[in-house]
Amino acid sequence: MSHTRKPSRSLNLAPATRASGRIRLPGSKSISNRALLLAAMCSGATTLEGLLDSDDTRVMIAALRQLGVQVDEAGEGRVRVQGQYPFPIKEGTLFLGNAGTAFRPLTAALSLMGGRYELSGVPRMHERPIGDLVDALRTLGADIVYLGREGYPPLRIGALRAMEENKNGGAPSDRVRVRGTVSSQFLTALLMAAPLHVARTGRPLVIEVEGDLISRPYILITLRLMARFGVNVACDGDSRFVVPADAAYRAPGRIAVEGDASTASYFMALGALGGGPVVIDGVGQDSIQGDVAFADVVQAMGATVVRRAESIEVSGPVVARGERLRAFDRDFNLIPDAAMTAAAMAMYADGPCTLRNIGSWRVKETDRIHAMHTELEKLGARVESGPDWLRVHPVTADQWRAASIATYDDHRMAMCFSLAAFGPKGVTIEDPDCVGKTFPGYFPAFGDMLDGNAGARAAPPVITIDGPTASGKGTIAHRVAQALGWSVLDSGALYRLTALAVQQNGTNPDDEMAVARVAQELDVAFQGEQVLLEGRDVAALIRQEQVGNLASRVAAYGPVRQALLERQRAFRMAPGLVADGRDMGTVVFPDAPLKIFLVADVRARAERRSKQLKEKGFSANLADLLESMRARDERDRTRANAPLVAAADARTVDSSSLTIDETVRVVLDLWSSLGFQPQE
Ligand SMILES: O=C(O)C1=C[C@@H](OP(=O)(O)O)[C@@H](O)[C@H](O)C1
Ligand SMILES: C=C(OP(=O)(O)O)C(=O)O
Repeated sequence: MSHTRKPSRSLNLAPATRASGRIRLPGSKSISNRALLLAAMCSGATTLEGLLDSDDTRVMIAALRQLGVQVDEAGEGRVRVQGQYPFPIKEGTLFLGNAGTAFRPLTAALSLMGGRYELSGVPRMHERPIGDLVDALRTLGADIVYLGREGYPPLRIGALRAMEENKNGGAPSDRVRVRGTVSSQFLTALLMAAPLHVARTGRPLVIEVEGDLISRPYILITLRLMARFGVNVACDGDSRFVVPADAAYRAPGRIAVEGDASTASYFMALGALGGGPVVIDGVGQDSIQGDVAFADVVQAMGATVVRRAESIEVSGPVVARGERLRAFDRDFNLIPDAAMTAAAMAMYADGPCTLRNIGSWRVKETDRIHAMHTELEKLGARVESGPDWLRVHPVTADQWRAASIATYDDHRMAMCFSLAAFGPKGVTIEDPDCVGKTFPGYFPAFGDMLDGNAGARAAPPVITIDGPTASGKGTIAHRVAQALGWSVLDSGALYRLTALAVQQNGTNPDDEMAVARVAQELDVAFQGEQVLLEGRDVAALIRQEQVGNLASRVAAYGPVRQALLERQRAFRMAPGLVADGRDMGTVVFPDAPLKIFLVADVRARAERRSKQLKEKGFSANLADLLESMRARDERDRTRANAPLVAAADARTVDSSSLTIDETVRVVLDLWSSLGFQPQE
């Protein structure tokens, strides 16, 4: 393992619309590292199943091996630890990366076991406080020296002082106080190492917590696991713990590690933002991890959550279509890790979201309040923050900015900001490999969930242009397609062709099923400017006003729309398609990365149509056109089946006072702002 990880590449995530699927979570980091250390400190062998394989567990395993503990990996998360207390190797220099769950508990265990060690980590680990734990351990006779800044790693651990040398008058301390306000890991570390102390004293050890204990559910994980290894701690609320005089770890034989509940939060968010259902296997209502409570957060935000013993299923709105989550104002002290996921989800809420009591964020992998604040702003969010709180204002469709997100070597920053893919611009994640701290396979797993989007990325891109009659859709679509070298679908032509065929073969236009059959059997081909119906060019004929009016009538028939749906989708071909019509963005290509809703006022449109008809040699009366256009607008807007509406994620472009060139430019600029690479 290298001690300094060089920031890798960056990862571009295209805009995503829907997420669904199933994930088996990697093992819990908190449980894995506790179980490894407890298994190492007991007598006998323990088989751990479902152990997390990530940077944080790698540093723990490497350290234990360095200390002479036998750790055998059988693959697929199965690890056998041959417990050995005290550890056979009494000297060493251990590198513990940025793993709080390795650094703090190993500091306690090694300083109460006897031996001389140096413990260090990545530069950020040397900025994460450990003074409260060191103070507590010193009262128990530990010899710990700061090698750098007072109160922070790196540390030198010296030989444990003999009991009679103890500061408090010779007697070994039976009582220790530890501050709980900076990190619960200090208390966890003391609790796990306590049996080493009572083995020396032969008397119970009382641990008292000073100040309000933060991140309390992690203490529960510690106590539950200690109990599995045969040590039952009596507690008095969360301020006083008594480790019995006979406390000694015994190998439980086998421990199944649950999936990681903090990792589950990203997938809960996916279900809540991308429709779902997302089924998360590995944690459920039987979990011992506090972060499962994130299910309550997504539920309060409007998601539907199904809780099972060992799985959670989340469905929710589709935010890419403009649907919103409910805003929150919450205390996140109990779930500081999953809380970051809520901060990212806040971008899609219906009001400002406030996260309170998250002061511990300042001393984690990075200053997470600062990092979240800075990076959310890059995406266009308005953010406020204070010493222990953060407020995120939702990002409206027009505020979103394409951004490259710095991740500060913080796995959770990278995972949280992947959720920005549900915005209209996509997002770039810098140094995505930092997710290796807890979930090296995060991004492939994330990508697998994006059904619609994965499909959209694999399929050629589509720009949809919907809007009322004569808004210039056809012309703009052709010009945009030409500029991009793409093909074009004039979906209106299919309805006009249906109408023309109905007219020509005498089908009753009021008989929906008969008209649908005509649509289904339509023998059409588009060749350049030519539109061939049964081999005859009818391009001019289908532009006639009566054909248009009949087209509008038959287009309101559900069975007709259904008959033409797959025919329209078949036009999606590489390198791309510009599709114009009325329901291209809402029904036919809902996953299109760019949806335009092209409007113009009715007079401008009537004038354009009159000019168009005259150029083609047809007579045209402006007043009549205006009237029929108004009637048609009304019909289109109010019809029961596929009424003319803009997709929630469409961009409205008003062309009333724009030239054709200007309108084309607007569309092309919107396309290039999405940052898509040209397809092969
Ligand atoms: O004990 C644990 O496993 C953890 C405790 C929490 O830290 P704090 O107690 O420092 O908040 C949490 O953020 C961390 O990821 C894991
Ligand atoms: C705070 C975290 O890690 P650590 O275990 O290093 O404290 C975390 O995973 O979010």
